Amino acid sequence: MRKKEATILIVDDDDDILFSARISLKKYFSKIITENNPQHINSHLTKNTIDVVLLDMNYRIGFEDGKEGLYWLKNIKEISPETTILLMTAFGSVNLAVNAIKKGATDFILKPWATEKLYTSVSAGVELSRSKRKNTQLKTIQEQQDKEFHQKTEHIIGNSTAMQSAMKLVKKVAPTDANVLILGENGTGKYVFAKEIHLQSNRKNYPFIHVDLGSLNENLFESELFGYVKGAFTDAHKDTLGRFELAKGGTIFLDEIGNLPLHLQSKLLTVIQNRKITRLGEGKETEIDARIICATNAPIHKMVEEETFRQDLLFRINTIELNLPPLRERTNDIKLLATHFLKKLTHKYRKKITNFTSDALNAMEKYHWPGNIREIEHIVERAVIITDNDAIEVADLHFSAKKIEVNLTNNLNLEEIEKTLIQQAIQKHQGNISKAAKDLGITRAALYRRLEKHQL
Ligand SMILES: Nc1ncnc2c1ncn2[C@@H]1O[C@H](COP(=O)(O)OP(=O)(O)OP(=O)(O)O)[C@@H](O)[C@H]1O
Repeated sequence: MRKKEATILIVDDDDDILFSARISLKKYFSKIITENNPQHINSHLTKNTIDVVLLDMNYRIGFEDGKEGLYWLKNIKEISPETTILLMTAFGSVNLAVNAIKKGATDFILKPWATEKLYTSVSAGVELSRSKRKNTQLKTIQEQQDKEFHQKTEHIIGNSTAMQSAMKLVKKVAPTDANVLILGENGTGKYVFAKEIHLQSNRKNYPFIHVDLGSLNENLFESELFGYVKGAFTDAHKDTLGRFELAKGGTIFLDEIGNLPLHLQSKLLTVIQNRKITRLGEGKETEIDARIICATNAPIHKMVEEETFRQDLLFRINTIELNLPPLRERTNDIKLLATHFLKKLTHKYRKKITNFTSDALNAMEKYHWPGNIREIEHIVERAVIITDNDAIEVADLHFSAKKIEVNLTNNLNLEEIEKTLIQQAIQKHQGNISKAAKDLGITRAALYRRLEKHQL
């Protein structure tokens, strides 16, 4: 029989009892710790993830009312609420058992025990502590993501035709389980829309789990997405659920999918096709019950043509495609968004700013917003903080990127046009020389030569 990966702590002042419990349990569980001094319990709890504590009720001769046991029971519950506590005593009484269970013990074992009964109780205790841990892990992640979401937005703002049709599409797709791919530049609201689809779906009472695929390297990819069992690798100190399992019943949002290297794309494809995952270090497969929403700011269709993104994976994830246009293509929304953020941020910073001047609004409508909605929020935030006026003026708006336009009617100087185009390409790709060179249709070396020539 394979030993169960679990840590059991046995606390009793009688060394014979400790010895006999260790012998009974060590063939079933991977780690048994015995302790004859209850004062050392806390140190064991902080050094190990203990699944079950077998706790004696009485420690000092002449004190056999179980009070010490109850004291330590309370102490363990406080330090490690997910640990299952099984009380043992040779002086078992129904009253004491009831009292201990009321205070959080799971079961009561009378000494001397039958090995089988001991094994059954400890084994059930291990399962119980695992499921408690799983719930705590899930709750923590969910609370953190909900907090992030509330910090991010209250609701979706936008009157433009593009936003209205995006919202209509969300309404239609949300109740289905169809996979959705959200495309859009940085800061266009891909996360906000993914969450909105979840909130309008029948899965809304279950978790919404966000995964930034762009930040996962090869090793983390499997452990984060599929989870692992204790001992699967050096740092695997306890069983940990992967994001797919955490999203059970709900939605998993795979962000930045365009950044996934080809070999990891294949792994993801297998999982999406089979709808099963295998935790690292575990033999058996687990079914996935999560709706999949993906997003990227990468030109995914072009990447398929260039064979840097698998076409079969794209077909799996883009049953429905939602395109979020950049802010510069829906200028109608600029004023609305700016006013929305102004209201939110004046409240946050307790300032009395009522509006934007018409020049400030015009400047915002003319600006090309490379960072989209996130940028508008940052610019308004900065303006709210620095201004001393009642209305935000152009001077308070700190636009980070200047739009460079090639004006062919006024300027037919080839050198100047080349310089401007290079500046534009570099700006578009936020300083990424390889991407800028590719866009301009020249090699990196050729671009560097031109940068030198134009002293850029
Ligand atoms: N329609 C909207 N109404 C109000 N706020 C929005 C809207 N869309 C986005 N935002 C806000 O803009 C910011 C950026 O949105 P979000 O994180 O969803 O963008 P993204 O496309 O996922 O960005 P990235 O690609 O950089 O991850 C957030 O603070 C979000 O709350």
